[in-house]
Amino acid sequence: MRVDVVTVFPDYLAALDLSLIGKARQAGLLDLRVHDLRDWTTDRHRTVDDTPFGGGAGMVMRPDVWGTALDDVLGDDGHLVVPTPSGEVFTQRHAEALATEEHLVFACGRYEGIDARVAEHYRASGRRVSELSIGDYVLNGGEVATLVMVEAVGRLLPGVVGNPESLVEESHGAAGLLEYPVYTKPPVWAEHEIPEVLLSGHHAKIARWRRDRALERTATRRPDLIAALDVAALDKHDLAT
Ligand SMILES: CN1CCCC[C@@H]1Cn1ccc2ccc(-c3n[nH]c(N)c3C#N)cc21
Repeated sequence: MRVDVVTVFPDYLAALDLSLIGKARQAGLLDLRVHDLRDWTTDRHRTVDDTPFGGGAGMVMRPDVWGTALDDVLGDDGHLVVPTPSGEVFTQRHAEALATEEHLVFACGRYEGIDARVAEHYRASGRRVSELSIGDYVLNGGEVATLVMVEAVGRLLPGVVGNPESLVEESHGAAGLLEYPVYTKPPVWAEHEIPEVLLSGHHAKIARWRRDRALERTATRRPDLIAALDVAALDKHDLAT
């Protein structure tokens, strides 16, 4: 997969040189390219913003600069992803869908956002365009959201995560449940013991205990997920363990 990120803060994406995503880049599993939007400006001040039509506070990012940049970067196959607080909330389902794409281009806005005609333009020209939000809170720009989405998508690519099996069991995974509690040595810490079943070696009982804790957690912390629960996947997953 090729991923392009266009931003006025290229250094913000340095974290993608680290850990699993960094290793995936070195292994050639992920071709990640970060671009400075200002490289597509033509004035001496490298201006990327202007005042909003209709008035109001702040500045809006210019469509001409973004259009020149995206025409270059999108190529023939790019799927344009625009992080925005007004987008669909990004979920594991979006990560799974984006992970099937060959080429993603993330447009990181700043100020009050990117001129709305930019997303409209590429949608109208037949491109896949996803306007996505990582949650119901306001950030200062799209870079943090891009870091989140690139990690969530990148880790699903074949060969990136050591044990692909582990992707199945995760929170928001196939069954749509939150993760069960996990424990490691020592068996007693600060007078806290480990649930006895985990020391039993009885795999079926351990699987059942884990599923019950995951259901309990989901019902308590994310009742909204219970309504969307894919019982078939849950049973299939449960029976597989
Ligand atoms: C604050 N400032 C005026 C109000 C509107 C937003 C603006 C800042 N801003 C500019 C570009 C941009 C892109 C994404 C996000 C963003 N915020 N929260 C999310 N979940 C986001 C995503 N994904 C914020 C952005």
